[in-house]
Parts: sequence; structure tokens; C-alpha cells
Amino acid sequence: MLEKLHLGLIVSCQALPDEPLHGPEIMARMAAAAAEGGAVGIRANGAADVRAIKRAVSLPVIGIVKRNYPDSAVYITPTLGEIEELLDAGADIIAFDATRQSRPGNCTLEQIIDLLNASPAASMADISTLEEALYAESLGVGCVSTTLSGYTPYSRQQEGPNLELLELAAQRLKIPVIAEGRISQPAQVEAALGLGAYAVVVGSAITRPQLITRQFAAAARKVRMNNNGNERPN
Ligand SMILES: CC(=O)N[C@H](C=O)[C@@H](O)[C@H](O)[C@H](O)COP(=O)(O)O
Repeated sequence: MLEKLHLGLIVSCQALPDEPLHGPEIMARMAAAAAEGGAVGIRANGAADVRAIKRAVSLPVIGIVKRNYPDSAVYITPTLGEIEELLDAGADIIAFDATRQSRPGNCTLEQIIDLLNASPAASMADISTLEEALYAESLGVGCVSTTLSGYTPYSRQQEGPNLELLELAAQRLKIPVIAEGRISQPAQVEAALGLGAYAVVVGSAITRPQLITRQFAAAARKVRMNNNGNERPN
């Protein structure tokens, strides 16, 4: 399954309940557009979106369930329950937080990986540091993704993608390393693959139009401000 992703672009099609494009049918259309544009895989949030996307496209689907629990900072597929939901929905690959933060309840990273290794789905460990990548590999995951760099308090905080982490991980690990997080330009896709990424995930820069619009609107606002200071609220 992972081989189908090699040296390709994976498009993350996600809209949370508070986002304008929220809904499985809309995300399925987004996935169809990504497939038409040449994506080799889709990353999606929630069993309903995974099901709708699997009906709409024939590409491998990486499923996650984002869920917040009161007793943990881990929100990407945090417990065995979310893994079961994704297996039920037919996700081809299941991604989960593989950071060293404690998980909800008594669930452990080892339990998550054991369950996945006994399932038909491939596993993708979302990491934020090289140590986490190495540890996930030692537990037998199928691949790692740099998804959470900048999203744990102890990992490097930066505006763009963490290509240094990607390069180091690609050099040190034997399993595929996926580049993910804050990739917003085609040149960064090329750079990531050149540094050893097995595949590259792009989300917001393709599938969150409200964020894309904001950049163009900010450019226009700058001109208005420079011209006459005649600022409008949006
Ligand atoms: C940190 C976190 O929760 N990342 C999530 C993981 O699935 C998504 O919200 C991101 O959109 C995805 O990782 C792709 O990244 P970007 O949208 O930056 O291209």
C-alpha cells in the first residue's frame, strides 16, 4: 500500500466542524479534485469523511480521527477506539500521534501500534522529533510523518516546514519518512523529495480556501493601507 505513495503528493482533505467546507460530501469532492490534479493519496479526518472519500476516489486513504480528551494534549487518533472506527471505515493507512506526550486514559503508544500491526491497515506515526521517529520505527510502524513538528511544546517552532527534521529522519530511519506540515509551495515539495522524503503531504495550501483567501486579501489590504489608510474590516 505504501508503495503506491512513493515520490508522490498526498493531499490532506480536512475541514473541522467549525470550518466552512465541513462535511463528508464536500471533502469527497475535494478528494476527487485532488485526484484529478495528480495526487497519489488522500489524508482525511473522521470515519464519515474516510467512507465518503473511499467511494469517490480509488486512491489510498490515510485516515485519522481528531478528538480532544480533557486529560491529554494528544488529539490525532489518540486511543484504540479511534483506530477501531477507522478500521471499520476501511482506511488503508491509519495515522496517529506518536509523540511522547501522555495519551487519554491509560492508552499507550505500544498498544496503538500492536493493534495496527495485527490489522489489515498500514500505520503512519505522526512525530515531532527525531527521537520519536526512531522510537516509532523500533515499535514496528510502517512509516513516519513529520506532521507534529512545531505542534508539541518541545519540538522546533517555525513558520515553514521542518526540512531539517525530515532530512535527518530520512537518513537515520529504514522505513519511509513522509514530509508533512506547513508545506505551501511546489518548490518545497521538490525540496522535501530531494532531501529523502518518501512522499509529501500538503493540506491547508490546497484544501483550506479560507486560509488561501486570507493571504490574497492581506496583499490587497496592504495596498489599501499604503494608498490612503482607508482600511475596511475584511
Ligand atoms: C498538526 C495537525 O493537526 N495536523 C493535521 C493532521 O492531519 C492537519 O490539520 C494538517 O492540515 C495536515 O497535517 C497537513 O498539514 P498542512 O495543512 O500544514 O499542509
